Amino acid sequence: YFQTALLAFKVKGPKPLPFVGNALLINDSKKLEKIGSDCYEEYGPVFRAWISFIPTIFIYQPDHLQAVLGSSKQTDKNFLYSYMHNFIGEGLITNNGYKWLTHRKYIQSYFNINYLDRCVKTFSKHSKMLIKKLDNSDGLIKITNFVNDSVLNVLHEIVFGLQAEDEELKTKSPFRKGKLLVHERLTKPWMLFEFLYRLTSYGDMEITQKSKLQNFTKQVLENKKANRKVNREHSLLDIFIKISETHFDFTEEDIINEACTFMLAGQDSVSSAISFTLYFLAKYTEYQDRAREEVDEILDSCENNPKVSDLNDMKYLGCCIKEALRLCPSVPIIARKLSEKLVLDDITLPSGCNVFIAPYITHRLKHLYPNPEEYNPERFFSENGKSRHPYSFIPFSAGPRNCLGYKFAMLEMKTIISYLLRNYCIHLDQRSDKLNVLYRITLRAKGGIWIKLEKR
Ligand code: HEM
Repeated sequence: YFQTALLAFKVKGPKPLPFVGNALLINDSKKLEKIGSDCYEEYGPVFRAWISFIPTIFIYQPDHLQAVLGSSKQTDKNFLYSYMHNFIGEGLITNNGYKWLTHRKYIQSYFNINYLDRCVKTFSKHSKMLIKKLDNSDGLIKITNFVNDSVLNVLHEIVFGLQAEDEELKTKSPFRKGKLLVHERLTKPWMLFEFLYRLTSYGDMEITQKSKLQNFTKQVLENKKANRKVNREHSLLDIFIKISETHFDFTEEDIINEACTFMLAGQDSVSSAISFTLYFLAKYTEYQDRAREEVDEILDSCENNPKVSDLNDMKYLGCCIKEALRLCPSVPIIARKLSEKLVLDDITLPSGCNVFIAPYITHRLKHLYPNPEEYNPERFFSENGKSRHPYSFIPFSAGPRNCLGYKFAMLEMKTIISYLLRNYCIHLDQRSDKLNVLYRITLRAKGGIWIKLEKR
C-alpha cells in the first residue's frame, strides 16, 4: 500500500477532494469524459486517481496494457471485484489464482463451434420473438427495454434451459431485478470497509439480493439433476454438472456461482452494446444502409436461419459493432492488482499496486484513432487496422483473462441487430439525438435510447 501511495503522490492526476479523493467523478459524466479524452496530453501515459484513501494507477498505452493484460503472471483482480459479489457472484470474473485458472480451463473447452452453433439457434429464435413484439408496438419505442428483455430471455434459456414463454420465469426470476451497488460504495468512503458496509441498508440489500440469485439457481439445478438425461448438454447448467462429475474440485457451490456469473456477465454488457450500435446506425443512416445490404444478402442465402459461418460473413456489421464498442465500451473499467512489480518505461509500479484500465481512454487516443469522436466503422476494415497495436482495441479485455464470452457475444449481437435491420428502417427519435452516457460497471444510455421503427 505505502509504495503505491508514494507513487500516487509523485504521478500527476485529477485534483482529489478531501476524504473522497477522486471518487465523485463517477457521478460526473461530463468531467469523466473530459479526463478520458484529454488525459494523455495532460498527464502523460499514466495518471493516478484516489478512491478515497485507496491509490490507483491508470494506464492506457497499448504496450503498457499488453505488459499487464498479456501477462500470465498479472491475472489477479483487485478490491473492485470484491464489491461486485452481489452482482457478478464469486465465479470466473471475480476469482483469482488456481480456482480461476482451473475453472477457466474446464469451461472454455466447451465454448467450441458446435456449442456456438447451438447458441445461434437460440439467438435466432429470440430475435424472431423480438420482431413479433416490435411489430405490435406503435413504432416509437425505447429500444433499450426491448433489447434488455430479449437478451435476458436468451440467457435464461442458454444458462438454465428455461423458456421465455414460461410465465413463472417472468415473475420469479431474480435476475431481472438486481441493483448494482458498487458505485454507491466507491463514492462513500465508510462503505469501503466491509464491516461498516455490512451494517448499512446497502449491505443488507446485497445479502438479500445475492441469496435470491443463489436460491433461484439452486432450485433450477436441483430440478435439472432430478430430470437429467445423460449426455444431453442443452444448457450451461448441464455442462457445469458434467464438469463437476469429472472434476471433483468443481463443487455444487461452484456450479451455482458460475451460473450466476454467466447470467450477469452476458446481460448488460450485450444489451448496452446492441443499443449503442443501434443508436449509431440510426444516427448515421449511410452506415445503416450499407450494413442492411450485407445482412439482406446473407439472410436471403441462409433463408433467415443463420449459422455461425453466416454471421461471421457479416463483416461490415461486425465493423459497425466494433466501432460502437470503441466509442462506448460496455465494460468501462478493467482492474488488476499487480502480483509482481512492473516497469513501464520510466515508471516502476510496485507489487500490490491497483492498476486500472479504461478502454474508453485507450479507444480515444488520437495517435491510434485520428478524429476519435467520429463514428466510422471503416476504421475496422482489415486493411485499415493492420498497423494498429493488438492492445489498442480492448472492449473484451485481452490476454489470458479476456472475455470468455467474446465470440458468443459477437454472434448474439450480430443475430439480433441483423434481424432488426432486415425488418425495419431505424430512425433516431429527437429525444435521443444526443447520447448521455452513465458510467457504471457497464455503460448505459441515460434515459434509454428512443428510436422510430419503419417496417420494410
Ligand atoms: C458486448 C458484450 C461483452 C463485453 C463488452 C464483455 C467484456 C468483458 C470484459 C472487458 C471482461 C474482462 C473483465 C475484467 O477483466 O475485469 C470480460 C470477462 C468475462 N466475460 Fe465478458 N463481455 C461481454 C459479453 C459476455 C458474455 C455474453 C459472456 C457469457 C456468455 C461473458 C462472459 C465473461 C466471463 C466468464 C468473463 C471472465 C473471464 C475470466 O476472467 O477468465 N461476457 N468480459
